[in-house]
Amino acid sequence: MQIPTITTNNGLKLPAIGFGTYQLKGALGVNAITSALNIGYRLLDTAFNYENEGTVGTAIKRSGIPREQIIISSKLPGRHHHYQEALETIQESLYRAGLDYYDLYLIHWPNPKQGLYLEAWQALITAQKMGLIREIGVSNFLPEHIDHLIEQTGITPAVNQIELHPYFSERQLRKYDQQHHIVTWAWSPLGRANAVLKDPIIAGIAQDVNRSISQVILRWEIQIGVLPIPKSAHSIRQLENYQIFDFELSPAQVQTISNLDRADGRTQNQDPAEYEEF
Ligand SMILES: NC(=O)C1=CN([C@@H]2O[C@H](COP(=O)(O)OP(=O)(O)OC[C@H]3O[C@@H](n4cnc5c(N)ncnc54)[C@H](OP(=O)(O)O)[C@@H]3O)[C@@H](O)[C@H]2O)C=CC1
Ligand SMILES: O=C(O)C(=O)[C@@H](O)[C@H](O)C(=O)CO
Repeated sequence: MQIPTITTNNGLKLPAIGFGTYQLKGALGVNAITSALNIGYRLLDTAFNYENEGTVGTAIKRSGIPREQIIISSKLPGRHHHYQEALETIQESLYRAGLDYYDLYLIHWPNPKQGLYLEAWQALITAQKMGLIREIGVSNFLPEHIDHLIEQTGITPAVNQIELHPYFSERQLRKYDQQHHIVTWAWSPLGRANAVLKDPIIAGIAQDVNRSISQVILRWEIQIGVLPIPKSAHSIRQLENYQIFDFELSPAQVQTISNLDRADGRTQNQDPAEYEEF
């Protein structure tokens, strides 16, 4: 199946859907990620804090797919935002995965109270110049955080990976990202399998288009212009989540799902203005 691509502000082509790897570790994790690659996923999302960069690197090697055909993204944890520590952490991330470079490296959380994300960004800029990472981005950043990075360095993140699903659709932040040519990625795009997977309104649409609820949710994300990175340990669900490019939702169906947005819709109450992760 031909998957559409999205091009970043620096010219990197990303497949329109990626594969999340949080909690996929060890031999079972290698099998799950290899399965996703065999199905066709060519964008893998990991993080230093997931403690599975080695699992990701092993799955890539086992798959036999040429490295340059896969986009691999990892993330810098909050406890290593200091410049020198950040550079060492990126190198450690590469050693763990057995890779020479990451296609993307993101600051995982801004941690505004800690107040070191600009220093972390300067380290990412250096790592990019060193050829350790092709593009640099952020995760869980609010407009004020991104404005600060741009004002201080003149460099705009390629992507902003944020929580996004029908109960939390982040209209304002998406608009900001779009205005700044930043690609929005949706984390927990299936709400981490919470009540959204049983939502009666989405179930009705799924019945109308003869697809599963998960497929309708992921398709809605594609149509509102974001790049979802669903995780599944199971091949059958990986395939289901990937098969969303041969049908379309009507504008009215898209709007109906967008209307499910709620103020308390976050999966885990992690507001980046307050929440800090190390
Ligand atoms: N930047 C950040 O701060 C964050 C980034 N992430 C990234 O986003 C990725 C995806 O988010 P995640 O939190 O994992 O949650 P998802 O929204 O991707 O949901 C994953 C859950 O949904 C289940 N599932 C997957 N597909 C289906 C399906 N078709 N039908 C029914 N159930 C299904 C999975 O179960 P099973 O595995 O058993 O199939 C799992 O329990 C992460 O893996 C990680 O890479 C996530 C959180 C925060
Ligand atoms: O998974 C991630 O990328 C995170 O940042 C975590 O906060 C994750 O959302 C989590 O559930 C930690 O308990």
